[in-house]
Amino acid sequence: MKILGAQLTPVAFDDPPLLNVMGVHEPYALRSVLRLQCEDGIVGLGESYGDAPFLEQLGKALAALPGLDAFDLPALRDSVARSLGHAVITDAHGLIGGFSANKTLASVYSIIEVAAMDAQGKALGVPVVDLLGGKARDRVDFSAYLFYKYAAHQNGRTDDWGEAVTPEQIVEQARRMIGQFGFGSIKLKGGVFAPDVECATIEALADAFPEHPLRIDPNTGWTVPTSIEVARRLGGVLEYLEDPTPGIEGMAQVAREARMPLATNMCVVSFADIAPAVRERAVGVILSDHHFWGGLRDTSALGTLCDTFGIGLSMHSNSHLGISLAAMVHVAAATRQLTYACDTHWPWKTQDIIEPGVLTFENGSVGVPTGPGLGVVLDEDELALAHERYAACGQTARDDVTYMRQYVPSFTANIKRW
Ligand SMILES: O=C([O-])C(=O)C[C@H](O)[C@@H](O)C(=O)[O-]
Repeated sequence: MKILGAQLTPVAFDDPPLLNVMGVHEPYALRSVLRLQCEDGIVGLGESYGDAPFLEQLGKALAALPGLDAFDLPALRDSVARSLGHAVITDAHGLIGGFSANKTLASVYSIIEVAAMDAQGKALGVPVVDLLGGKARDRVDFSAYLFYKYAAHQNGRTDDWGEAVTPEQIVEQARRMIGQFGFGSIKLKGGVFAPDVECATIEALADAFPEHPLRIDPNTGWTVPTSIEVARRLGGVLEYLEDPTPGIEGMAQVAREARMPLATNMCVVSFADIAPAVRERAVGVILSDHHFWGGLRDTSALGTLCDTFGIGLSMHSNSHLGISLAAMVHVAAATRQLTYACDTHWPWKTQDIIEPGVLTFENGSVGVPTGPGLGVVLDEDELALAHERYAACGQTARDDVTYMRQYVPSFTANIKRW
C-alpha cells in the first residue's frame, strides 16, 4: 500500500494550571496530528509532540515517505534514519537497540509507525491490537492522575476542579476523579511542596482510599537522602515510588533502602539504558511510552525485556489527545507484561480532535477499540479549531515536550531539589 503523502497539523488544547517540579501547566499543551495518505483513499492517523524542534525533525522524515509501502515498517524506519542524517543502523547492539538509543529517531519514527499501522489496519479491516499479536486483555486499566493545582488560570479562564494545594483538597480531587472515571489506583504528581507535605497527602489518600494502590512521582525533585526518608515513611503504603531522584546511580542507592519498587520514565528512557539499570538494580518498574520508545512494536518488545529481567511494566503519559489514547490502549492491550494501571492526563482535557464515543472509561479502564486500525475517527472541524488555537497561542504555549526532553539530562540538572 503505497504512501502518497503526509500531512502534519500542529495543534494546541487548553491545559489547566497543574503543578509539577518545573512549575505550572497552562495555558496550552501542544501536540501534532499526522495524516498519512495512502493508496485507495486510506488515511492513517498518528499523534505526538507539538514542540518546534520535534516538528522540524518530523517534517524532514515525512518528506521522504511518499512512494514507500505503509506495510514495510523496516523501510519506513530506515527512511527516518536516513532523512535525519543517520546511517541505517545495524551496529553491534542490533537494529532496535541502536535505533532506540537515539530519542529523536525513536520519537519521529513512532508517530509514523502509529499512522502506518492505523492505515494497515484500515486496509485489512482489523484493529491495530491484532497487528501487534492480539489482545492479552480486553480492557486497559488507568490510574487517577492527581495534581496539585491552582484555581485561577493565567488567562482568566476557570475550571470546575478548583484549587488543590492541601491534602484535603487532593483527597477531594481523587474522590471526584474516582467517582467520575472509576479508577482503581492513584498517582500523585509530587515535587511541588516539601516532601513532608507530599507524604502527608499520600497518607491522607491511603486513609481515604485503603483499597487503591498509590504512587507518587516528584520527577526527580528529591535528593538521595530525602528519597530514602520518603521511601522509609511510605513503606507499605506505596505500590511504587516513581523517579524520586535523578540518574541510575541515585535510583540504585534509594532502591537498596526502599521496601517498594522504584519506577521510572526518566532514567530508563531507551533500550540502551536497560543494561546499566539492571546491573545496578536501580528500578523495579519501567514506564513505557510508545511516543519515545520507538513506536508500538518496540513498546511491546520492551515488555519481553522487562519479563526477562523481572522488571514490571507500566505506562507514562504527557498531556495528550484521543489518537494517542487509542494507540496507548492498543499497545497496552497487546503487551501481556503491562500489568500496572497506565497513566493518562485524559481527565484534565476538555477538547479533542477525534469524534467522541469510542474511548470511554468504565471502572477506570478503556475497552480496546474494535474498528479497523486505531478505531478512532478524526473530527476535521475540531482539528481545524485546535490548529487555529496553535497558530494563535504562539509563545504563550507551554511546550510540554521540550520540558519532557529536558529531563535527560539537562532537566534534571536544573531543578530545585528538596
Ligand atoms: O513523569 C511523568 O509521569 C510525567 O512526566 C508525566 C507528565 O508529563 C507530568 O509530569 C506533567 O505533565 O506534569
